[in-house]
Amino acid sequence: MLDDVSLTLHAGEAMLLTGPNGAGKSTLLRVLAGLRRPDSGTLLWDNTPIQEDRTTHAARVAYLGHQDALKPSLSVLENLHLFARAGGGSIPDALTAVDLLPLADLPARLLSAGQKRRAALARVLLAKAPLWLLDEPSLGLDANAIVLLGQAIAHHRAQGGVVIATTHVPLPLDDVRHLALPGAPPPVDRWWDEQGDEETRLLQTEAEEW
Ligand SMILES: Nc1ncnc2c1ncn2[C@@H]1O[C@H](COP(=O)(O)OP(=O)(O)OP(=O)(O)O)[C@@H](O)[C@H]1O
Repeated sequence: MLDDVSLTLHAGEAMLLTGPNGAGKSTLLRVLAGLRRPDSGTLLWDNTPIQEDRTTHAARVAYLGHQDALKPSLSVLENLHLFARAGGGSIPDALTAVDLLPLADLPARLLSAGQKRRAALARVLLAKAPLWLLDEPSLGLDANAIVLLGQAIAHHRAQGGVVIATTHVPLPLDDVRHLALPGAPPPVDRWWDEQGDEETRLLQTEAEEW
């Protein structure tokens, strides 16, 4: 299902994974996150296989899956507290970055789909992890939130962070590399240049077994 994939990214770089449904984008992302063991091949971080220290790798990754994985009975704020890490970012800053601060005290079950996605992105931001692995991060986001997403990614990259994201739609990213998995259409062109470029960020982690 997913063979002969090879990629290298350096600090500050971003890559979009494109391809048709079932091409293996999410699978690749989960392998990169250390959530799934590859059948063959090696994933290196600074020339060291991640399998040698999966705990360390987990700490350097902020993974956004398809599921927003919020606890429905907890408020947005409480959900973020659950994911706060030592050395992580500020919760108010993360919520502000996705324009969710006014809803901080609302139970997550009452959020709209796009608001849930924003909350999940706030968790990504909060992690302050160098490697962001984002599976269709724009899913459910409105135009303003997609601009915020682009700003967050740009800010992260400016600080030396790396971003790998799957997508079926154009994302507002400058100087981004593309990896089209087999059967994929050509990479989409950027169409977002004229949008604003205020500052922001994002992030989340999803705990799973190999
Ligand atoms: N645990 C598994 N066992 C067997 N097949 C699997 C497993 N997980 C995923 N697959 C299959 O692997 C293929 C790739 O799935 P994946 O979710 O990575 O695709 P994708 O490119 O992200 O698709 P989409 O664009 O729909 O999100 C699919 O055909 C899927 O059914």
